[in-house]
Amino acid sequence: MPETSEIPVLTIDGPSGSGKGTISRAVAARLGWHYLDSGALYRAVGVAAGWADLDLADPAALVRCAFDTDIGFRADPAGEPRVIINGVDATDELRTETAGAAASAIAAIPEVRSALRDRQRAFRRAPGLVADGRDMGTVIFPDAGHKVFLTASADERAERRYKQLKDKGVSVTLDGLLREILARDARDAHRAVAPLRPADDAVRIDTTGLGIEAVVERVLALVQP
Ligand SMILES: Nc1ncnc2c1ncn2[C@@H]1O[C@H](COP(=O)(O)OP(=O)(O)O)[C@@H](O)[C@H]1O
Ligand SMILES: Nc1ccn([C@H]2C[C@H](O)[C@@H](COP(=O)(O)OP(=O)(O)O)O2)c(=O)n1
Repeated sequence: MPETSEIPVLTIDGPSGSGKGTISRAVAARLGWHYLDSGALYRAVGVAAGWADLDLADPAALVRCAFDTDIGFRADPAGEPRVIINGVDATDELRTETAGAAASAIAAIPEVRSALRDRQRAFRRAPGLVADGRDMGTVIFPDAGHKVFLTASADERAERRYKQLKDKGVSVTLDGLLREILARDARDAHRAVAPLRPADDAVRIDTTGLGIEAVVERVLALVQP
C-alpha cells in the first residue's frame, strides 16, 4: 500500500460553468483514477440544512449539519453519478442554482470548510485522484503533483449552464443565470477563507471557445506528457 502522500492527485479548480465536473470526470475515467466532486459536498450540506429548516445565518447549526450529514456517491445503471443524502437520492435537487447559491453561502463559513476537510482528503486513494472544486490546489491538496485552473468568459459559462439546465427540463433565463454566476463568482472569490483563486503552481486553461475533448486532451497531456 502506498503512503497517502505518494498517491497522485490532479486538482481542477475554477468558477461555475468552467467545465470542472465534465473535464474531471472524463480525465478520471481515462486515467482510471477516483473522482472527488467537492462542490457536491457543499451543496449537500446546503440541501440538508434546507431539509432541516436550519437558519443559514446560524454557523453552529451548519457546522453540526456538515459533520452529521451522510453523503454518498454512486453511479446509476447508465453510469451517471448520483448523490445520496441521508439515504435519499438528491441528485436533481443538488444541481439547481438554488442549491448552488446555498452552497456558496455556507462555504464562506470557515468552520464548515474545516468540517468537510478530512472527508475530502479521504478521497485520496490509489491509484490516484482527480479533485474538482475551488480550493483543491490551494488548501485541500496543496501537495498535488498536477494543478489546473479552468476559466471561460462569464457569458460562455452562463450559456453552458443554460443549455445544461434546459436539457434537463429546468426553466431558467440566460440573463438570470448570468447574474447568478457573477454573484457566485464574486462571493467565492472574495470570501476571507479559501477564496477561489489559482494555486501559484496551477496551469491555467481558458476554455472559452475550446471544445470538451480539446480541454480533456490538454489536461491529460499535463499528467501523462
Ligand atoms: N469546453 C467546453 N465547451 C463547451 N461546453 C462545455 C465545456 N466544458 C463543459 N461544458 C458544458 O458546460 C456545462 C457546465 O459544465 P460543468 O462541468 O458542470 O462545469 P462546472 O463543474 O465548472 O460548474 C456542461 O453542460 C458541460 O457539458
Ligand atoms: N471546493 C469547493 C467547492 C465548492 N465550493 C462552494 C462554492 C460554489 O459556488 C458552491 C457549489 O460548487 P460547485 O462546484 O458544485 O458549483 P459549480 O458546478 O461550479 O457551479 O460550493 C467551495 O467553496 N469550495
